[in-house]
Amino acid sequence: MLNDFGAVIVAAGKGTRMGTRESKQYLALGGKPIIVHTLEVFSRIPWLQEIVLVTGPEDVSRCQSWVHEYGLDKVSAVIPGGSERQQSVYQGIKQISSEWVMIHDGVRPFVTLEEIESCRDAAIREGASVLGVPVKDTIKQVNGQGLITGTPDRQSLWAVQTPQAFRLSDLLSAHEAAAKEEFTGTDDAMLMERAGHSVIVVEGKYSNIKITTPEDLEYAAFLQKRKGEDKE
Ligand SMILES: Nc1ccn([C@@H]2O[C@H](COP(=O)(O)OP(=O)(O)OP(=O)(O)O)[C@@H](O)[C@H]2O)c(=O)n1
Ligand SMILES: C[C@](O)(CO)[C@H](O)COP(=O)(O)O
Repeated sequence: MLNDFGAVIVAAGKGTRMGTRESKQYLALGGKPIIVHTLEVFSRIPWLQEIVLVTGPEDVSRCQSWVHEYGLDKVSAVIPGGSERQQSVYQGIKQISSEWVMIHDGVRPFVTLEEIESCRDAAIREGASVLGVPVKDTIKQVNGQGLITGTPDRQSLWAVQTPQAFRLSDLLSAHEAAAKEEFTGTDDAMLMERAGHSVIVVEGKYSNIKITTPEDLEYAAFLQKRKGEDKE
Protein backbone atom coordinates (compact mmCIF):
# COMPACT_ATOMS: atom_id res chain seq x y z
CA MET A 1 0.00 0.00 0.00
CA LEU A 2 1.26 3.52 -0.81
CA ASN A 3 2.43 5.52 2.22
CA ASP A 4 1.39 2.92 4.74
CA PHE A 5 2.32 3.62 8.35
CA GLY A 6 3.20 1.54 11.39
CA ALA A 7 3.91 2.77 14.91
CA VAL A 8 6.45 1.76 17.53
CA ILE A 9 5.42 2.66 21.08
CA VAL A 10 8.42 2.53 23.41
CA ALA A 11 7.70 1.63 27.01
CA ALA A 12 10.79 -0.22 28.22
CA GLY A 13 12.15 2.53 30.47
CA LYS A 14 12.62 2.24 34.22
CA GLY A 15 11.25 5.68 35.11
CA THR A 16 14.18 6.60 37.36
CA ARG A 17 13.16 10.28 37.55
CA MET A 18 9.64 9.33 38.64
CA GLY A 19 11.06 7.36 41.57
CA THR A 20 8.11 4.97 41.95
CA ARG A 21 8.51 1.23 42.53
CA GLU A 22 6.22 0.53 39.57
CA SER A 23 7.57 1.88 36.26
CA LYS A 24 5.66 5.06 35.38
CA GLN A 25 4.14 3.69 32.14
CA TYR A 26 2.17 1.14 34.21
CA LEU A 27 0.86 3.57 36.84
CA ALA A 28 -2.92 4.00 36.79
CA LEU A 29 -4.49 7.12 35.32
CA GLY A 30 -8.28 7.30 35.42
CA GLY A 31 -8.42 3.57 36.24
CA LYS A 32 -6.17 2.32 33.41
CA PRO A 33 -2.40 1.97 33.02
CA ILE A 34 -0.83 4.99 31.28
CA ILE A 35 0.49 2.74 28.51
CA VAL A 36 -3.06 1.55 27.74
CA HIS A 37 -4.21 5.16 27.27
CA THR A 38 -1.39 5.73 24.80
CA LEU A 39 -2.11 2.50 22.91
CA GLU A 40 -5.81 3.37 22.71
CA VAL A 41 -5.06 6.64 20.89
CA PHE A 42 -3.03 4.81 18.21
CA SER A 43 -5.38 1.82 18.02
CA ARG A 44 -8.24 4.09 16.94
CA ILE A 45 -6.36 5.44 13.89
CA PRO A 46 -8.03 3.95 10.80
CA TRP A 47 -5.03 4.42 8.47
CA LEU A 48 -2.45 2.87 10.83
CA GLN A 49 -1.45 -0.68 9.78
CA GLU A 50 0.37 -2.03 12.82
CA ILE A 51 1.60 -1.14 16.31
CA VAL A 52 4.69 -2.67 17.90
CA LEU A 53 4.83 -2.26 21.66
CA VAL A 54 8.29 -2.38 23.24
CA THR A 55 8.34 -3.12 26.99
CA GLY A 56 10.74 -4.26 29.69
CA PRO A 57 11.59 -7.98 29.24
CA GLU A 58 9.77 -8.83 32.50
CA ASP A 59 6.63 -6.93 31.42
CA VAL A 60 5.92 -8.53 28.04
CA SER A 61 3.40 -10.95 29.45
CA ARG A 62 1.25 -8.45 31.42
CA CYS A 63 1.32 -6.05 28.46
CA GLN A 64 0.07 -8.86 26.20
CA SER A 65 -2.76 -9.42 28.69
CA TRP A 66 -3.74 -5.73 28.50
CA VAL A 67 -3.67 -5.88 24.71
CA HIS A 68 -6.35 -8.63 24.90
CA GLU A 69 -8.28 -7.11 27.81
CA TYR A 70 -8.62 -3.67 26.17
CA GLY A 71 -9.13 -4.99 22.61
CA LEU A 72 -6.02 -3.29 21.21
CA ASP A 73 -6.23 -5.28 17.99
CA LYS A 74 -3.72 -3.22 15.99
CA VAL A 75 -0.90 -4.32 18.29
CA SER A 76 0.96 -6.81 16.11
CA ALA A 77 3.81 -7.57 18.53
CA VAL A 78 4.85 -6.99 22.13
CA ILE A 79 8.61 -7.31 22.41
CA PRO A 80 11.37 -6.65 24.96
CA GLY A 81 13.43 -3.48 24.63
CA GLY A 82 16.99 -2.58 25.57
CA SER A 83 18.76 -0.64 28.30
CA GLU A 84 18.63 2.67 26.35
CA ARG A 85 15.62 4.18 24.58
CA GLN A 86 17.56 4.05 21.30
CA GLN A 87 17.99 0.26 21.60
CA SER A 88 14.30 -0.14 22.38
CA VAL A 89 13.36 1.84 19.28
CA TYR A 90 15.73 -0.23 17.15
CA GLN A 91 14.23 -3.50 18.39
CA GLY A 92 10.78 -2.09 17.57
CA ILE A 93 11.49 -0.83 14.06
CA LYS A 94 12.98 -4.20 13.08
CA GLN A 95 9.45 -5.63 13.53
CA ILE A 96 7.73 -3.06 11.28
CA SER A 97 6.73 -3.99 7.76
CA SER A 98 5.13 -0.67 6.67
CA GLU A 99 6.92 1.86 4.45
CA TRP A 100 6.72 4.59 7.12
CA VAL A 101 7.06 4.42 10.89
CA MET A 102 6.07 6.69 13.75
CA ILE A 103 7.97 6.44 17.02
CA HIS A 104 6.03 7.44 20.12
CA ASP A 105 6.81 7.46 23.84
CA GLY A 106 4.49 5.21 25.84
CA VAL A 107 4.38 7.94 28.48
CA ARG A 108 2.82 10.59 26.21
CA PRO A 109 -0.84 9.53 26.51
CA PHE A 110 -2.35 12.94 25.64
CA VAL A 111 -1.28 13.07 22.01
CA THR A 112 -4.28 13.66 19.73
CA LEU A 113 -5.31 12.28 16.36
CA GLU A 114 -4.99 15.80 14.93
CA GLU A 115 -1.33 16.03 16.06
CA ILE A 116 -0.53 12.53 14.78
CA GLU A 117 -2.05 13.34 11.38
CA SER A 118 -0.09 16.63 11.13
CA CYS A 119 3.08 14.67 11.83
CA ARG A 120 2.17 12.02 9.23
CA ASP A 121 1.35 14.60 6.54
CA ALA A 122 4.58 16.54 7.14
CA ALA A 123 6.66 13.35 6.93
CA ILE A 124 5.10 12.39 3.60
CA ARG A 125 5.69 15.94 2.31
CA GLU A 126 9.20 16.52 3.70
CA GLY A 127 10.64 13.04 4.31
CA ALA A 128 10.84 13.14 8.12
CA SER A 129 9.01 15.04 10.86
CA VAL A 130 8.70 15.53 14.61
CA LEU A 131 6.08 17.22 16.74
CA GLY A 132 7.33 20.09 18.89
CA VAL A 133 6.43 23.32 20.63
CA PRO A 134 8.33 26.64 20.82
CA VAL A 135 10.08 26.97 24.21
CA LYS A 136 8.42 29.46 26.55
CA ASP A 137 11.37 30.11 28.87
CA THR A 138 14.68 31.79 28.15
CA ILE A 139 17.20 28.97 27.84
CA LYS A 140 20.77 29.37 29.14
CA GLN A 141 23.86 27.30 28.50
CA VAL A 142 25.56 26.72 31.86
CA ASN A 143 29.00 25.25 32.58
CA GLY A 144 30.00 22.76 35.29
CA GLN A 145 30.56 25.65 37.76
CA GLY A 146 27.03 26.99 37.27
CA LEU A 147 28.15 29.99 35.22
CA ILE A 148 26.12 31.03 32.21
CA THR A 149 28.14 30.63 29.04
CA GLY A 150 25.51 31.59 26.49
CA THR A 151 21.90 32.47 25.75
CA PRO A 152 20.69 30.93 22.49
CA ASP A 153 18.14 32.96 20.54
CA ARG A 154 14.76 31.70 21.76
CA GLN A 155 13.25 32.21 18.32
CA SER A 156 15.20 29.15 17.17
CA LEU A 157 14.46 26.86 20.12
CA TRP A 158 11.78 24.19 20.14
CA ALA A 159 11.05 21.46 22.66
CA VAL A 160 10.54 18.34 20.59
CA GLN A 161 8.04 15.64 21.37
CA THR A 162 6.83 12.42 19.84
CA PRO A 163 5.49 11.12 17.53
CA GLN A 164 8.43 11.38 15.18
CA ALA A 165 7.78 10.01 11.68
CA PHE A 166 10.27 8.59 9.20
CA ARG A 167 10.60 6.38 6.17
CA LEU A 168 11.39 2.98 7.75
CA SER A 169 14.45 2.31 5.56
CA ASP A 170 15.98 5.73 6.44
CA LEU A 171 15.44 5.21 10.16
CA LEU A 172 16.88 1.69 10.13
CA SER A 173 20.03 2.96 8.37
CA ALA A 174 20.34 5.94 10.74
CA HIS A 175 20.12 3.62 13.77
CA GLU A 176 22.65 1.21 12.32
CA ALA A 177 25.10 4.05 11.58
CA ALA A 178 24.70 5.43 15.13
CA ALA A 179 25.27 2.00 16.66
CA LYS A 180 28.41 1.51 14.56
CA GLU A 181 29.76 4.87 15.72
CA GLU A 182 28.67 4.12 19.33
CA PHE A 183 26.55 7.28 19.34
CA THR A 184 23.53 7.49 21.63
CA GLY A 185 20.94 10.20 21.10
CA THR A 186 17.89 11.12 23.15
CA ASP A 187 15.53 11.06 20.17
CA ASP A 188 15.35 9.50 16.72
CA ALA A 189 15.51 12.80 14.86
CA MET A 190 19.07 13.23 16.21
CA LEU A 191 20.13 10.03 14.48
CA MET A 192 18.47 11.12 11.25
CA GLU A 193 20.15 14.55 11.45
CA ARG A 194 23.55 12.83 11.90
CA ALA A 195 22.83 10.68 8.87
CA GLY A 196 22.29 13.83 6.78
CA HIS A 197 18.48 13.86 6.57
CA SER A 198 16.35 17.00 6.91
CA VAL A 199 13.70 16.73 9.61
CA ILE A 200 10.82 19.19 9.81
CA VAL A 201 9.23 20.28 13.10
CA VAL A 202 5.44 20.41 13.15
CA GLU A 203 3.88 22.61 15.81
CA GLY A 204 2.00 20.48 18.32
CA LYS A 205 0.43 21.28 21.68
CA TYR A 206 1.93 21.82 25.14
CA SER A 207 -0.54 19.26 26.48
CA ASN A 208 1.36 16.40 24.77
CA ILE A 209 3.45 16.01 27.91
CA LYS A 210 5.98 13.28 28.60
CA ILE A 211 5.15 11.97 32.06
CA THR A 212 8.62 12.10 33.61
CA THR A 213 8.60 13.34 37.23
CA PRO A 214 6.03 13.17 40.09
CA GLU A 215 4.58 16.65 39.40
CA ASP A 216 3.75 15.49 35.86
CA LEU A 217 1.35 12.94 37.39
CA GLU A 218 -0.76 15.70 38.93
CA TYR A 219 -0.96 17.54 35.63
CA ALA A 220 -1.70 14.24 33.86
CA ALA A 221 -4.63 13.62 36.23
CA PHE A 222 -5.97 17.10 35.39
CA LEU A 223 -5.58 16.52 31.63
CA GLN A 224 -7.27 13.11 31.91
CA LYS A 225 -10.24 14.61 33.76
CA ARG A 226 -10.53 17.36 31.16
CA LYS A 227 -10.43 14.76 28.35
CA GLY A 228 -13.27 12.85 30.05
CA GLU A 229 -15.34 16.03 30.39
CA ASP A 230 -14.76 16.90 26.71
CA LYS A 231 -16.31 13.54 25.75
CA GLU A 232 -19.44 14.09 27.87
N1 LIG B 1 15.57 1.73 27.72
C1 LIG B 1 14.49 2.46 27.47
C2 LIG B 1 14.34 3.76 28.02
C3 LIG B 1 13.18 4.47 27.74
N2 LIG B 1 12.22 3.91 26.98
C4 LIG B 1 10.95 4.62 26.77
O1 LIG B 1 11.18 5.88 26.17
C5 LIG B 1 10.18 6.79 26.59
C6 LIG B 1 10.79 8.13 27.02
O2 LIG B 1 11.76 7.89 28.00
P1 LIG B 1 11.80 8.51 29.46
O3 LIG B 1 10.67 9.38 29.75
O4 LIG B 1 13.17 9.04 29.69
O5 LIG B 1 11.56 7.18 30.32
P2 LIG B 1 12.51 6.42 31.31
O6 LIG B 1 13.79 6.06 30.65
O7 LIG B 1 11.66 5.33 31.82
O8 LIG B 1 12.73 7.52 32.46
P3 LIG B 1 14.04 7.87 33.26
O9 LIG B 1 14.99 8.48 32.26
O10 LIG B 1 13.58 8.83 34.31
O11 LIG B 1 14.56 6.58 33.85
C7 LIG B 1 9.39 6.12 27.72
O12 LIG B 1 8.12 5.73 27.23
C8 LIG B 1 10.25 4.95 28.08
O13 LIG B 1 9.54 3.82 28.58
C9 LIG B 1 12.39 2.64 26.45
O14 LIG B 1 11.51 2.14 25.74
N3 LIG B 1 13.54 1.94 26.68
C1 LIG C 1 12.01 11.58 22.42
C2 LIG C 1 11.72 12.60 23.47
O1 LIG C 1 10.50 12.32 24.11
C3 LIG C 1 11.57 13.95 22.83
O2 LIG C 1 11.29 14.89 23.80
C4 LIG C 1 12.81 12.68 24.48
O3 LIG C 1 13.97 13.14 23.86
C5 LIG C 1 13.04 11.42 25.25
O4 LIG C 1 14.16 11.66 26.07
P1 LIG C 1 14.40 11.07 27.47
O5 LIG C 1 15.77 11.47 27.84
O6 LIG C 1 14.28 9.58 27.29
O7 LIG C 1 13.41 11.67 28.39
